[in-house]
Amino acid sequence: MSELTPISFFSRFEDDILSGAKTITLRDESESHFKVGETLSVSTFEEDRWFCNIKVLSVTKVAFHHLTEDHAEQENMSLEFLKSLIQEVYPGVEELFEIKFQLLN
Ligand SMILES: CC(=O)Nc1ccn([C@H]2C[C@H](O)[C@@H](CO)O2)c(=O)n1
Repeated sequence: MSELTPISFFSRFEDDILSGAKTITLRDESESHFKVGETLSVSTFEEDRWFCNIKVLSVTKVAFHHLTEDHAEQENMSLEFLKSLIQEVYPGVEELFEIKFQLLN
């Protein structure tokens, strides 16, 4: 049996992912290796607790200064909050990767 590729999310986003409210994540280059069609095993960052699998729909490069309300809507947060969150998680990083995903189970 093949192992699924792992990805983690902060546990505060678990409910949004499971409800389908959050359908993208923005990551830095170190997490840009995911392939379209690949199934990812999703765990919480804090506890490494599995909570769902997701399928990668697209991986698209996006500059921090090109983030829009459309990205924020798909993250289920305001653009202002999204930008401050990214600056907190990835200080000084301009090149981001939008990973669009579909909840599987
Ligand atoms: C280890 C690590 O970096 N984990 C991350 C990074 C990002 N996210 C979320 C936060 C925002 O919703 C988007 C944009 O960065 O992705 C995360 O849950 N865990």
